[in-house]
Amino acid sequence: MNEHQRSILLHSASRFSPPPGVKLSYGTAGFRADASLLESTVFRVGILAALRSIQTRSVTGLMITASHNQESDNGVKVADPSGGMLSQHWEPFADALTNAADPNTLLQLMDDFATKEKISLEGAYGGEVLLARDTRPSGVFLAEAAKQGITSIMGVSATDMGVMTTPQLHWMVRSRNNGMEASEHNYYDQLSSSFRCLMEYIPQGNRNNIVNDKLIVDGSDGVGGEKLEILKKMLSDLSIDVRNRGDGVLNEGVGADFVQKEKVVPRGFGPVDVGFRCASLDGDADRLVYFSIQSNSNKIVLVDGDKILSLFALFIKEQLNILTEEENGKVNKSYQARLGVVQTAYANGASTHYLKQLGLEVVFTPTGVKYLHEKASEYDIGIYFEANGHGTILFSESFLCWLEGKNNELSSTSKGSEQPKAALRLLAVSKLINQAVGDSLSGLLLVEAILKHMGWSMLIWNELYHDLPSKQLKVKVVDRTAVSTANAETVVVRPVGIQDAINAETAKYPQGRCFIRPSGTEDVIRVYAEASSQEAADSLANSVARLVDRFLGFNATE
Ligand SMILES: CC(=O)N[C@H]1[C@@H](OP(=O)(O)O)O[C@H](CO)[C@@H](O)[C@@H]1O
Ligand SMILES: [Mg+2]
Repeated sequence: MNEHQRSILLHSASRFSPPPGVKLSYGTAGFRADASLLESTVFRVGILAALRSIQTRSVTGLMITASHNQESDNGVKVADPSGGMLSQHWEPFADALTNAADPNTLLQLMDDFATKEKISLEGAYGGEVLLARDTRPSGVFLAEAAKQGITSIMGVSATDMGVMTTPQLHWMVRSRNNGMEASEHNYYDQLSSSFRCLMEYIPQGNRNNIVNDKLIVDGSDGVGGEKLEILKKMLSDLSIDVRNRGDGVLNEGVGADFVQKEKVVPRGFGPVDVGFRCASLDGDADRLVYFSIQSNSNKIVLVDGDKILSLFALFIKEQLNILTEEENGKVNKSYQARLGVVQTAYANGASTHYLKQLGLEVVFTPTGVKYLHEKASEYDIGIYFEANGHGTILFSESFLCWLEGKNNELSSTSKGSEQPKAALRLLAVSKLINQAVGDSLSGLLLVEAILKHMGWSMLIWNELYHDLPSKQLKVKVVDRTAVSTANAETVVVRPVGIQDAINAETAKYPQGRCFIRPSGTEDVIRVYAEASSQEAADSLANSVARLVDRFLGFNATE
């Protein structure tokens, strides 16, 4: 890098020193920590996002959020030009950059990386980074640090989008790089118009048969609630009551993570809401779960990411079947769309069984949306969801191109029949559902549209299959990196012996399934168990947690 660039960087980096003794790692969700520890990290991630913009000659994104974590935490992650997560081969550089002890080490790292990755630091290319944050108060000073980092790279500008949901920022990055308009208004416009299109093609018989049709949404006291308020004004076919819009403490007793893990009624909901369809977003609105409240109790019936996935898969398959149905007595063989479903080991076994029964191809990846997203993108239509409610549907360019053509052809030859409607519905889904990342707002609109299309209440939806009882536990160990896994995290390969012990324990339980893995976001080993009754699932999880403690705990004996 030239002297001018060097002096700019040395000057700005000297104002953001990393806190001593803190080592951070770019995990599945970027960097996360107590907000007070993050200023220098966010500054440096600003530099990284700028370098990525220069290298790819595209717009990149920087999001400041700690999602469902407590309000005092914060975090930072980068959106790649595709709108997806930062390319995995940049993660080690992110780690090295944030942990560099002083400005000179930082510059050396940048020099080495820029040479290796052929990134020009001469300011010739005008890069741009879109910057956004969630509603955490600490986001304000962290966004300043990010701007300083971005603009300390010559030729790169920071465009502050203000408070956004994580998926909105990813959507904007993707849209900008596709040469489309990418304002917040454009986002709402795309979602609401594609939703209206789906409503227009609802089968006649199902139009008015849902009673009590109000949806109540828990906004987790984060950014999602206020954004949904704006969106809902653009929709006439939906009655939505948004609660927890930001008056209470973010994520405290509210939100998708709380509802999914605790399975109890979130704050702001009560007995008067029994019988209504309810949904919960997480703090940065990239997760969505549905639930209903059981009468006379604070328990909920959870409709999780697996069931949202199943609803989407069923609908997409139905539309594809219509499109490829017999035409004039012969099967339409013009295009065999590859439809794939991607899950993780946390998917309830009953959901996997259901999806396979539908004849769908189901594949597994390790935990973390970057893995699911990557796998889903290999299909013409790839649907992925984590059980916790993060997921989306990806459409390949070639399939969309075929669909456009088919739509044009059908609109002249088969007017009024179901086939052109199926093509239009699929095109609308591809515009409604966020192609960059899982998005609770677009996911919610698609769930609502499909329920209306099917003429289903939430009760009917929930009956698609019955979840197997499951239990999740976390165990603190001396060193969680001592555990390594294979086969999409379903088998432990290290430490030797523990998998045999888990197998022996699991075999004692009818329909038993159990796995352990090191968390990518917390310093724990997670245990997941499933069995034919809740008692059995609890007992299996507890036994395996004891095994983890015996092999890896603070008093490990083996
Ligand atoms: C069991 C579970 O819910 N794990 C979550 C959690 O990852 P862990 O690696 O399990 O800590 O946070 C990730 C990021 O939000 C999310 O992708 C993942 O599903
Ligand atoms: Mg989130």
